[in-house]
Amino acid sequence: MTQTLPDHRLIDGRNVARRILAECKDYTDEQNNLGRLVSICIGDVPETEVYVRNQARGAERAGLPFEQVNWDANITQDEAKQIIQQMNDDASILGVIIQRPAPAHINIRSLQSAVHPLKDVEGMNPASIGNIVYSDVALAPCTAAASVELIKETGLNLEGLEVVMIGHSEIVGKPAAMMLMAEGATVTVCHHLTRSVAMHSRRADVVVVAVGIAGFLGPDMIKPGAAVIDIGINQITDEDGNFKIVGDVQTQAVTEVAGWITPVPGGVGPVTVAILIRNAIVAHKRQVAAGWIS
Ligand SMILES: NC(=O)C1=CN([C@@H]2O[C@H](COP(=O)(O)OP(=O)(O)OC[C@H]3O[C@@H](n4cnc5c(N)ncnc54)[C@H](OP(=O)(O)O)[C@@H]3O)[C@@H](O)[C@H]2O)C=CC1
Ligand SMILES: Nc1nc(=O)c2c([nH]1)NC[C@@H]1CN(c3ccc(C(=O)N[C@@H](CCC(=O)O)C(=O)O)cc3)C=[N+]21
Repeated sequence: MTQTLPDHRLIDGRNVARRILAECKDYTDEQNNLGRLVSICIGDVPETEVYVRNQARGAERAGLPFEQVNWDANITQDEAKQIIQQMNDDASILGVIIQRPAPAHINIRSLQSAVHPLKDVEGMNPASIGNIVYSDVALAPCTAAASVELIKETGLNLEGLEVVMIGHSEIVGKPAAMMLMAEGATVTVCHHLTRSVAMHSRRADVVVVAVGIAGFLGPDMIKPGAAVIDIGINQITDEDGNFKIVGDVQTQAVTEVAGWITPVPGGVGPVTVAILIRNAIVAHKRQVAAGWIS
């Protein structure tokens, strides 16, 4: 009988998530009367479904009360802002996350700014995101923090590491680049105007990809032995007509060249969820320290 050995090049995000959620559970076990994490979706956005479903599961595993809130796509900016302000004042609510994307008439940046920094579990309020510049990364955007966590999982020393970040969105690429700098890495950021992404990515020790294009990163774009962190979550239809989630990396081909790689699913996604829950715990500690709750 042949035995299938695990592929040690694959970084198991589910395992990392389990560890983080277990730490959160140790904390929640010691608390009584924890407020709930409120997760808001505006309109019907298929991209956020998996995320919110996994948030509910993660919260349950960590012993954190959770509430999913769906706002009608026609909600006005004023109404949305008012509800957020009420949530800021509601002691039974520990933290708030607003899913992206939102309908075109909603100014999502303004809404994220309305979430009080002490309840901003996603770290997307400009005050929270600004702290990253000061290397204060305790409440950072979840996916960016997940990428750093997964690079650490390889055992590579981040100090002096050459990291190429492909994608510079405000929610992923930019905060990830800042956080990697805070860890001592040398960071190059590529985007759609970069003349040759491959020229940069080929000399990196670690390539982090968040562009939202299935199969974007191929095996000829990395240095042999490099670590590849695949942030992309793209829904495609496979040969049998079934929906399937794939990343931005040609996982099978790149695994033959890489030293480490995060799979999709089972890589960055579960860790993003776990960090959101950990951020809620950080928010709780800060609210206690600020005298908001006891
Ligand atoms: N795993 C997780 O937890 C999460 C996953 N995601 C996934 O990550 C991916 C990216 O998300 P997000 O950052 O929000 O997406 P955005 O669309 O906001 O950003 C994509 C980035 O990729 C850049 N880009 C686009 N085309 C190219 C190209 N040909 N070469 C180089 N750079 C390019 C864009 O540059 P420019 O701005 O210059 O056009 C932009 O900076 C998506 O698949 C999303 O679903 C997102 C959040 C969380
Ligand atoms: N404000 C905001 N912040 C976000 O971080 C954000 C967002 N809006 N909008 C949508 C995207 C997408 N996203 C995902 C996170 C985890 C999984 C996830 O858990 N994925 C599992 C899927 C497993 C399964 O299929 O159940 C995995 O990759 O293994 C998916 C998608 C966060 N996003």
